[in-house]
Amino acid sequence: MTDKLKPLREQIDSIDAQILDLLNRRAKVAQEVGHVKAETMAPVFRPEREAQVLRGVAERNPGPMGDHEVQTIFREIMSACRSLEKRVTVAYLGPAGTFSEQAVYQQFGSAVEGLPCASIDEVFRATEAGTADFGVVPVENSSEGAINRTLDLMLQTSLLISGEVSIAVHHSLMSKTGNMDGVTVICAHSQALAQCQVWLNLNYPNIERRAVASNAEAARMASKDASIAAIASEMAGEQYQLGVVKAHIQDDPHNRTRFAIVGHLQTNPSGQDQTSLVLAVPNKAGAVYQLLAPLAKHGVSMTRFESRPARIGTWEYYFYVDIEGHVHDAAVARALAELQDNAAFFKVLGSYPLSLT
Ligand SMILES: C=C(O[C@@H]1C=C(C(=O)O)C=C[C@H]1O)C(=O)O
Repeated sequence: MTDKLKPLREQIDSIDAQILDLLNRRAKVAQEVGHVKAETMAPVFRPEREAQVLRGVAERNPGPMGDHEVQTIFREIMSACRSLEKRVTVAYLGPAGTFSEQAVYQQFGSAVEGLPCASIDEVFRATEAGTADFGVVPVENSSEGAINRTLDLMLQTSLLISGEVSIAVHHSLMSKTGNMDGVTVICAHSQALAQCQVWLNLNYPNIERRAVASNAEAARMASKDASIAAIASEMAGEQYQLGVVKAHIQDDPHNRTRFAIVGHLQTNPSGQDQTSLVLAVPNKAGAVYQLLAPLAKHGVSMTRFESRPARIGTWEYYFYVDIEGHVHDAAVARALAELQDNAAFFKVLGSYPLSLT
């Protein structure tokens, strides 16, 4: 057995030496890129370029490694290379251990400075003020719908969306002891309580449910008090050394949350992009139909249409619309120019690469 392993391990050692050499050669080139960018004050993080690199490695991947695994490794390689240019700071809805933090790492890799914030408002403020280079905010959940606070803040902010990330959201019920003995209250963010309500009604109909600022905060509270159980990610549970009472209790097994990356950056086309808009129309018959007609005319596909009541009385609703393509694509530019003519309110939230998942 050891005789057979020895030459194979020698092969791995020799390949590792080559990988290490190649990684450092790549890192040196990235450092040079950093110097060129510094001279021209160009942005360090280029989401369209990173998206192209990740799509490229998956397309060229001969296996046996899976495309997702190859992309995960290259995401980390780029993160490490980028951090030699500058370590990017990213604000997110904290504390550490939230799905928002997971979204930060999924987009930027682990060589990033996370800045946990107490609210979605603070994520926008920190990014607008330049305390963080980017912010990561939840946009919608597959079972609960839009995150209204994010949509409202998108309307006012000067920031642009430069990317999106989708995360599988699995909730677990956890406590200090790993069982429910003596537990009198279950704490979680209101969204998580809503996403687990059928399971909770069936299994713990008589235990009080309490909404708190975040699931991670619930986990922190449970770690201090045996009468509190928390619903949170297992990542948050591990951080606060909680025992799992029951894993994956969310009502929808395919539960996902989509996050937007916001910042000051105007992202260039990557070849597979999406554009987010906010629109409003005068309150008259057929206005929404007329508003969207230019999209069909120029062959631009709409992938999302969401409405929010306007709270200023001038128009009835704001429409949050996602379309395929980048504002620099000719067809998109023509459609938007016409669309803007018919709109009572028109704002481009950003064009950015389609997320990988
Ligand atoms: C090296 C660059 O800077 C960053 C790092 C990248 C990489 O390691 O491949 C790609 C894009 C940028 O976010 C670049 O812009 O090419």
